[in-house]
Amino acid sequence: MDAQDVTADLTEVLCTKEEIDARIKELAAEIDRDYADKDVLLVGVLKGAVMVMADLSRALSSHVTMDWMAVSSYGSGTKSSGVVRILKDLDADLMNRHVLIVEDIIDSGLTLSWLKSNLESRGPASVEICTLLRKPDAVKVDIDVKYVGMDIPNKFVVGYGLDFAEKYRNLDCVGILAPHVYE
Ligand SMILES: O=P(O)(O)OC[C@H]1O[C@H](OP(=O)(O)OP(=O)(O)O)[C@H](O)[C@@H]1O
Ligand code: HPA
Ligand SMILES: [Mg+2]
Repeated sequence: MDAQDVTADLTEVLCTKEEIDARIKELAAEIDRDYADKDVLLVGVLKGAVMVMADLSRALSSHVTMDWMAVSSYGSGTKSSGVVRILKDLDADLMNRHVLIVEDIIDSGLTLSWLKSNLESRGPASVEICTLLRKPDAVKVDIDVKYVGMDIPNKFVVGYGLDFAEKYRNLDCVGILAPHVYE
């Protein structure tokens, strides 16, 4: 089966490949402008942020370094457990660095709220967040996010890095997962 045929499991495509590409280019232009005189360390949050990191980093014109952290709060379900676990820590020392966390989605906000304070405790010069997607109606914590690609409805979505039980990450669009797939 062709990988992209799994769009049959979506009730709606929220962001097409073209829309994602265009928005990522706009975010990259903003980031280039804001960090024009600074060295930025992009911190990608595995595994969901892999696609955003790959496309955003290549859309930037400034030199950046990249590091990765793996945290998990969802396991194999569609609801955050609220408990964030570090599965893989950063290799980089954050002391005096300008850190930009790159994420695929802010849903409850629990992952990023926890991660931002965790990274802030390591002595960086600054910590900001860039997320492709945000669900304003699902956010449970107050969290300051500098770069947001798109606000989306409070529905479980997949594609472009986002999974359900590790599937659908390789879709080139973001869509709402049909409830029959997980109910
Ligand atoms: O705002 P929240 O409710 O905390 O949800 C957002 C987080 O959940 C997902 O990761 P997950 O823990 O499923 O791991 P994954 O990136 O490997 O899919 C997603 O990639 C974000 O990191
Ligand atoms: O809507 C979502 N889809 C996939 N993974 C997620 N992690 C948090 N929210 C979501
Ligand atoms: Mg996930």
